[in-house]
Amino acid sequence: MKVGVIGAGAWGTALAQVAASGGDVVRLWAREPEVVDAVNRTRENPLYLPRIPLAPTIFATAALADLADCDVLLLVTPAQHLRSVLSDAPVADKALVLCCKGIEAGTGLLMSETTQALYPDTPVAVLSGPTFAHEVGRGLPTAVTLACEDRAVGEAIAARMKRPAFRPYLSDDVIGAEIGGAVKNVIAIGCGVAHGAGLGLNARAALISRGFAEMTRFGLARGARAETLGGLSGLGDLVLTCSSTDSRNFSLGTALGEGRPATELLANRRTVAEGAFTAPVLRDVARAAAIDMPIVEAVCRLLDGSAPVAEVVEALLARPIRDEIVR
Ligand SMILES: NC(=O)c1ccc[n+]([C@@H]2O[C@H](COP(=O)([O-])OP(=O)(O)OC[C@H]3O[C@@H](n4cnc5c(N)ncnc54)[C@H](O)[C@@H]3O)[C@@H](O)[C@H]2O)c1
Ligand SMILES: O=P(O)(O)OC[C@H](O)CO
Repeated sequence: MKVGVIGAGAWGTALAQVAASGGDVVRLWAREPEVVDAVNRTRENPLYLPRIPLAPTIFATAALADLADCDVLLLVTPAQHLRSVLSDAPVADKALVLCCKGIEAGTGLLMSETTQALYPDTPVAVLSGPTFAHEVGRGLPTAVTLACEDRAVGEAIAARMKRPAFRPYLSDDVIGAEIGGAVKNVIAIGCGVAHGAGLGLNARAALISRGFAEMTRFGLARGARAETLGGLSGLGDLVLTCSSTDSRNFSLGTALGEGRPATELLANRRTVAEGAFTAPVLRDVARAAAIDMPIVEAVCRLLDGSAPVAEVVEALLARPIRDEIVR
């Protein structure tokens, strides 16, 4: 029994380490030959997860076909590349665990929907939650949501992934788990902006709370359950990502808030800040469904450079007074 991990960025590498720490042999697909070489030769991924010693049972490869003998595949590419990588992956007879957080540009599909469009008969689970890769890689205590519509498949994957310091909680709300992970990245950019612009901690707390209201509104409209959005993959991840410069999304927002242009910040990035890609597609899907998401709209204006920080903040504060709870 082998676990296949597709994507050897920070999170794929950390999850490979989790799987290997339980005794599984792991095949780790990396896009970059230098990552394959470094993992196999030095037992480290210096490009994406430096200074974390990797288990000897993690074998990196540049060939997706080498994952054909795995019984579980963890998909850990950036969301916008999931479709192309998955199209080439040896998926037959395997359970798929989606670990990326985002909404597909062009289609507006969640990752499970993209996957089911490609492989309608394959069981799909979502693993999501407050999980900085460098902490998981170091074995620090972490809890996640493991969502799967098929209870037996979900239980089998959770049993396979659980470790003394890595604790999955089961759910059957796949869409809810995905929406939390996608929306929180956009709100984290907004919180970073508040940090970078020196707007204070009151503003950050307001953005987290009102951002959660937007996540809930969007999620409920798409059929997610409120308790999922209030769980690890929603509120839990929102709080983590909105509170730390360890977050790439929060850091991107911080630089925006300091006045640096998005084009400069996003050009030639090696690591992914998913919120920058999710924001415009989330805005468009929300608009089409008449779901009010003013913070998401504001983040989009900062990312596309159509308004400076001061104008966006003023517009948010000048919105008409309304009830706090509006479904
Ligand atoms: N890093 C974390 O702490 C963390 C935690 C939970 C979830 N995630 C999610 O996991 C996903 C992967 O993020 P990460 O942090 O591992 O990435 P990363 O930022 O560490 O690395 C970027 C990754 O993108 C890959 N990539 C770049 N261009 C590509 C292409 N054309 N096709 C396929 N892959 C390409 C690179 O090979 C690399 O694996 C994201 O959706 C992210 O939100 C990350
Ligand atoms: O660094 P970020 O902002 O991509 O966040 C990483 C994880 O999603 C936190 O759970």
